[in-house]
Amino acid sequence: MRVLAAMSGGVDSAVAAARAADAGHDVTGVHLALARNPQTYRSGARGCCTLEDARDARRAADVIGIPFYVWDLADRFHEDVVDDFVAEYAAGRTPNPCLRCNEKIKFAAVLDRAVALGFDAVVTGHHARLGADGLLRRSVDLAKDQSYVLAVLRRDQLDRSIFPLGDSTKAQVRAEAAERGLAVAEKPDSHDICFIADGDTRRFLAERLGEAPGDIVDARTGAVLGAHSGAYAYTVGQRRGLALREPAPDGRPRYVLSITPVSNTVTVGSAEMLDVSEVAADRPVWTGGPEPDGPIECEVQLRAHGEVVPATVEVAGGRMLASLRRPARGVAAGQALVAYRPDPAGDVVLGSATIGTRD
Ligand SMILES: Nc1ncnc2c1ncn2[C@@H]1O[C@H](COP(=O)(O)OP(=O)(O)OP(=O)(O)O)[C@@H](O)[C@H]1O
Repeated sequence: MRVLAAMSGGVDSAVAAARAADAGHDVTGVHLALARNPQTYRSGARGCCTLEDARDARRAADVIGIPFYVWDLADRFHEDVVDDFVAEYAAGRTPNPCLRCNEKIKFAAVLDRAVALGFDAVVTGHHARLGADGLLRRSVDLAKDQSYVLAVLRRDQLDRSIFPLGDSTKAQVRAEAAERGLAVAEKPDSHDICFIADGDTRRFLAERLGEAPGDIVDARTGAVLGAHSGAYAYTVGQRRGLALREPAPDGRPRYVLSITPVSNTVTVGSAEMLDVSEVAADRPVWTGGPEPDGPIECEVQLRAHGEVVPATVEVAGGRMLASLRRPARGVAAGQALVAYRPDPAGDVVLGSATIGTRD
């Protein structure tokens, strides 16, 4: 097959491209320039999208012996991922930009362009398994598993994707990179959000959304317990940094329960009030077989690296509904609800949907 390997400049995508070439594919490497000004993105070796990353990707392509290009998708990335990230926070939700980037950039804009150029598939260094059965499964390296952020992909997107790393641990990938003479073998993993240079999400949002003072209100009594300077700075489940003026009426710690943009309030309550047993999610995508026509038993994950909870899941009326067998805490609108079928050969992604409603 003619395949396009998305090369971030990191170790995973370098090994993924090399394995695709070993498997006999005709591989072309592409680095995506996602920053309008690459100098402002993470510097050093911590994330993607710096000029250094583009250079690392090019060097890896040279070692593997494949052609290499840089595609400038900065404007698309800003519109579809960065602007959406800011808008989602402004609307009181907690988005996952990696998931959005997979849905709109890597397996949409990039894949579309690749197909238009005559490529059959896109290869990435994501840690997930996608075998001949077409099912997306967790990586063998559960600590690195990225099936959660890939669960938004539709069948047609998965059918044109190749994830060569799913059967390897990160340690094996690094060792292989060293054996192959790839200079990125010891490059540190990327962390946090690639477009927030210093990792300070609050500051990033404050610069774009400005100050918007409002009340912090107790859910049970309605008492105003404090003030905030922008509701976007809070996340469901958050306890620290609330700086309440008044102690809660019962003297117990308070957690963020919800953010209401219309009234610009942050509502807080006790820990038990964070417990959720029913989760409704929009825009369902089902790829783990035919969409079920009734409730099914499976497991759900409600945030990246979050715990897995047994649940009954149903897709009805354009939504996915999950009844959890035990309550989950800190379920935030904007995150993905991902349904998995437990399987000894790697838990299978059944489907996903976005928690909470879009106004
Ligand atoms: N700027 C980019 N250009 C091309 N491909 C990219 C870029 N950023 C990410 N990717 C692709 O998406 C995959 C997952 O991205 P993620 O940011 O999670 O990388 P990672 O796990 O740190 O992997 P890597 O070690 O390859 O950077 C990468 O392995 C790569 O295939």
